[in-house]
Formats: sequence, C-alpha cells, structure tokens
Amino acid sequence: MDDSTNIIDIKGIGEKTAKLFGKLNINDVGGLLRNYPRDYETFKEPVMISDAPAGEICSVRACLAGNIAAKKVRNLTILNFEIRDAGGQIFMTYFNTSYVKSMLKKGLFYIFRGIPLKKGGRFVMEQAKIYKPEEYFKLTGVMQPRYSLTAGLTNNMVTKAVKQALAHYRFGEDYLPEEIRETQQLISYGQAIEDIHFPKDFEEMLIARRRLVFDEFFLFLLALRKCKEHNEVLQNIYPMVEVAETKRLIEALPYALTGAQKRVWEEIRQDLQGEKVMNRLIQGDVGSGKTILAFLSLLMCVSNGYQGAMMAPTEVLARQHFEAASKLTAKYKLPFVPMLLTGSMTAKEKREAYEEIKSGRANLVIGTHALIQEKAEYKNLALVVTDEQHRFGVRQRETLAGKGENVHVIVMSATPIPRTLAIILYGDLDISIVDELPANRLPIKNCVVSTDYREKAYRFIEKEVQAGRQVYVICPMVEEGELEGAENVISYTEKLKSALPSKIQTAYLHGKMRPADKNQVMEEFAKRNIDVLVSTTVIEVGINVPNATVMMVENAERFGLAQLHQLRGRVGRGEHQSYCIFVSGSDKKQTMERLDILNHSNDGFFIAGEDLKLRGPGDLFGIRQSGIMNFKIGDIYQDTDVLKRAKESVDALLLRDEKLEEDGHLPLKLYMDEALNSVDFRTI
Ligand SMILES: Nc1ncnc2c1ncn2[C@@H]1O[C@H](COP(=O)(O)OP(=O)(O)OP(=O)(O)O)[C@@H](O)[C@H]1O
Repeated sequence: MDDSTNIIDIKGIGEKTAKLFGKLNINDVGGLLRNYPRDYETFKEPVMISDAPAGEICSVRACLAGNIAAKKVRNLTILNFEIRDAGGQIFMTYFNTSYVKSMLKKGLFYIFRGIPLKKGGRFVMEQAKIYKPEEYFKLTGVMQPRYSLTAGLTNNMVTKAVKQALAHYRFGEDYLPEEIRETQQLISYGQAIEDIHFPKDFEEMLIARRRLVFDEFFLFLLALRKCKEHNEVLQNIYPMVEVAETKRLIEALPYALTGAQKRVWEEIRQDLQGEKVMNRLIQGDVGSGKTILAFLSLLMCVSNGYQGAMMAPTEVLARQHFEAASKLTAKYKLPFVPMLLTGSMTAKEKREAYEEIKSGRANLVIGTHALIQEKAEYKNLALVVTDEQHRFGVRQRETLAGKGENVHVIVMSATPIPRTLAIILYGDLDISIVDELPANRLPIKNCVVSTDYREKAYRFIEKEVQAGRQVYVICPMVEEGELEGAENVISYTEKLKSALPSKIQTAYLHGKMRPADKNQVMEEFAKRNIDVLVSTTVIEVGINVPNATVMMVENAERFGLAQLHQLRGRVGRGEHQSYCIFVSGSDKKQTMERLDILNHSNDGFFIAGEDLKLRGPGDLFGIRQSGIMNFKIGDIYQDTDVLKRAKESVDALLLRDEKLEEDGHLPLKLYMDEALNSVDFRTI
C-alpha cells in the first residue's frame, strides 16, 4: 500500500464511505495519511463534580437525578435535567438531541464529558458527550486524534481507516537528505506520520509535528527558489504607459488615497512601465484599502488595451469584487467590461463567458481559481491580481503561461506577518506594504467576555440592528460534534433566533453549503435583507460590508490572534463606530491574557508580533492554527523557528548542490518533481 492506493482499497471502506472521504478531498491513502488530526482528545479519569474545573473540558461520573424536562422554543427542542454524584450536581442542557432521553436510565452511572460553566451561581453543562463507563475507560490514557469531519463520517471511522492504512503502508526511502535530518534532529518521515496520528503522549506528537512542519516549509521554500529563478528571466512584453483613466478615477473617489496607498500605487505604476515582469506582493492590514489599488492596476492594464484578471479565494468574494468593479465602471464610466467566471456557473454560462473572454470583449475577468484552471482562453492577458491563498508557484505559473505569456502578477495579502517572515515566505516577490488605515476610520471597540455575557451581547446586537446596522457572529464549527465543546453555526443560529425579536432577520453561512446558497446569503446580507449573519470563518477573507458594525466571535480561545484580527477586520470598514465581542469558553489566565492583546490594539502587525512572543514551542492551539497561506500543518506564527531552520537548510543544500545531482539528493529531486506536477501545491 502506498500514497496512490485508492481509499476504497482500505479494509472496511465501501463506496458510500469513500464518497464521504471524497467530500474532504481524501481519495487515496496519501491524502488520508496527510489529513492530519486537527486536535487531540485526552480522556482523563473522571473527577468528582465538586472538583470539576469551570471552563475546561472534563469528565464526571454521575447518574440522573430526577426527570428529563423537555420544552419547545420555535423549532428548537431543549432538554434540561440534573445529574448527581456524591460531591454535588450539574444542570444539563441539550438542544435538538433526542437520543439523550432514550439513553439515560435512572439509577445507572454514566460518564458525562463537556465544559462545566458557572451560570447564575450553579454549574451547567451544554451538549455534553455521554458514555457508558465501560466504553469510556477504553479511551483513557492515550491521545485520541480528532479529525475534520463531514456529515455521516464519524471520527471513529476516520481513526479506523488511518489505523488500517498504517498497518499496510510501505514507506519508501526518506526524501529528506540524511545530513539535514541529522543537523535539524528530525525523525524519519514514516515515524512522523505514524506518531502524528497516534502519539503516545504530547511530547511524541510535538516531535512528529516538527518533522512534518519542517517538510512543508522546506518543500515550499525549495519550490519558491525555483519560482524566483523562473521569474527573474521574464521580460515585460506588455509595456504600459500612464493613462488618464487612473488619474480621473483617483480624483473621483469619495475619499483621498492614504499616503501608503499612493506610495504603493507609484511602485505598481513603475513596474508596469518597466523592463521586467511585475511580481509584487501588496501586504496590508485588513481594511487598509488594498482592493482599490488592484482596480487601479487593472484599469491601467485595460486602458493600455490588454486584458486583466482578478482571482479571489471564494466565490462569495469573487462576486463581491465583480459587483464592486461593475459599480465603479458604471459610476465613473470606466473602460472595464467585467466578466464573472466561477466554478458554480452552468455550462452554458461558462461557454458564453469563454467566448467573451477569448474575443477580448471582456477585458476584466473576475473569479475563483477557476479562471486560470478552466478552459478559458484569453486574447491578451497581461495582469493577474490574486491573493495569498492562490499565489502562483511553479505549477500555477505554467497554467498561467497557457493563458498569457509573461503575465504581470500582484498577490494581495492581509496577513500581517512581520517583515522578516515576509521576506522568507514571499522570496519570489517584491514587497509593498500598505501600513496605514484610512483617516476616517474609528478604532474598533473590543471586549473579551465569558459565556455569561451572552444575554447582554444579544441585547446590544438588538440595539445595533434597530439602529440600522448589521452583525456577524462567528462559530468554529458548522455542525454539532465536529469539535468537542465548541459552538456550531447551525444550532447556534436556532438559539440566537429564539433570543432575538422575530423581526430581526438571522441567517447562517458556512463553507459546506452549495456555492449558490452561499452567494445568495451574502447577497441578501449585502442588500441588508439579513441583519445578523452567523458564520464559520469562511467570511474571514476580504468580505466588505461597511454597514456591519458588530463582530461577535464564539470560542475565541480556539483561534490564533492573527485570525481573530482578520475576523475583526470584517467590521470597522465604514464611518459607523464598530464593536468586537470575543466570547471565551475558557477563563484560563493565559487565554484571557492572550485575548487581551486584541483589546489594546487594532494594528495587525503589532498583534502578529505579540502573538509570536506569547507562543512557546510547546504552546499548541490545536494542531494547526491559521488557514493562512494554505499550509496543511505549519503555522507561520507558531512555527517561526522551524520556518527559519527550513530556510537555512534550503540555502545550504542549494549552495552545495544546486541541481540536486548528488546521489543522496536524488530521492528529494524525484519527490520535488513529482510533487510539483501532481499535488495541487496552491502555495507552491
Ligand atoms: N483611502 C481610503 N479612505 C477611506 N476609505 C477607503 C480608503 N481606501 C479604501 N477605503 C474603503 O475602505 C473599505 C475597505 O477597503 P478594502 O476592501 O480595499 O480593504 P482591504 O485592504 O482589501 O481589506 P481586506 O484585506 O479586509 O479585504 C472599502 O469600503 C473601501 O471603499
């Protein structure tokens, strides 16, 4: 059994389960083994109720004390009952969880596992997991992996599949050269894969994780070097001249460009008129005004008679950019002919779009990754604006080259990474920083609260909506059960509807919805037909609704500061005062201290720096923290030291053997060639 073995060839996996794995983009054994746990659960010995730590996951051994009361609120069935042990009692609450009633028998002991919270002077637990004692004690003593799931696929099914795969997997020769493994004190790839799924303890998991994070950064940086060599020789075959349209647009805007925007715009103009192809990163804090710079660049391109394209990581954002470009075109009579191209369009719509693009009539193509992958052909594509999720690497460049020779590229990034990291991670690009927020911005007012505060928060939300504003509420999970003790969008939306007046329109959005449904919800929100949008972090990147002034983040302790800052950046984008409420499910001192940084700063670069300082090597907020830059397991904030060591190793390796021709480097060369041609290395 090896990476290419089809998932259905694993014992115990049939057609139906293989389809469920397919939903998680896991189709072969390689994908299954590289689908790293998102977290681990350690099932500790149950404690007495009187010793249960408030705000932290724990297990208690108790029995039903009295009857299970059920009440219906709109389409929500709420169960309430009490459990007792010799040391005290806890009041239990379940939402839409019918099995509980049939499961619990009076007089029998069960293990209840969840997060006890103090509410109104008594201990409460919501949605606790229930185990029979004999089941529970089988799980204690080892770290149980927790995987990302999808409806119908349980954690148990994934765990069993990984166990089966490992039992029959044949690891080939380790592609990482021996001298690097020794210098960096890294375990073998095979050992790392085994231990990342089933570590005997936290220490062993960290050692395994370090090898896998090193590999991810090492391969990324090695490929980056290939990009840099590739880019350096590209001549500018689309010379451009200054055009009146851009000057006219800048003067017509309802605001003056900030000094930083003016500086970056000058750098872009120089590039587009220069000898070499532009490969430029525009890095700026959330809400700093990067999008208008993209439009100005595309306007210069189009006004010089060429075509431009703008890629977004999600359909929702692509539509937002398309609407914005269409509005700008109509309002300021610009020479854009915008065309939207996304994966969820019908075949007929795509055919028509391809025709418009190929003929050159559509001179501004906006879409998701589809616009460089699908069959779209361009007449004279000269500039692509993309984002850090899709930045071009060796493979994407080849795809892109098929769309247009020596295309100018702008990568937009809202990731406030310190310059030292940016130089490493964007080594193939020139870097422009938009380090200034528009003058009219009111600093966002923040507060970090416990779950007790929810009722007050809902009253505040009600007041803001009555004043004509809109609200985001973020939950880490889509549906019940994905992550122990975390809020999920679907049941939270029901709870919120019952807590707010019925005239307030509340809806939810998450990444597993059909694209058409997601677009519909975002359009309704942008048109103010939805007042409160409950979402997962899928809205994190780029969504711009200036009328939204409240961002409430549930389980804030489960997010990195950089990600919380990105989420906060979805508000404070207009002239109204905005607010951010971080609800922490844990009142641990360290958690509150970390979240408190957000209370004292709205500057993404400062926050990222503080986040780095706060995190020690063993300080793991879940196996990987931020979806930033699409790394599967590496986190550029918590693994900065590994990133720097990977960079040193790449530099030393290429200094000694630039073409990887030495015998000991052949497995790496083969792996790199294969990886760059087969795996969709979005960031490579
Ligand atoms: N110089 C400026 N003065 C005032 N408002 C501005 C300025 N530049 C942009 N804006 C407005 O600020 C809002 C945010 O701008 P934009 O969406 O470009 O930010 P961004 O940097 O792309 O943020 P994100 O990274 O979150 O997408 C928009 O409504 C835009 O019209």
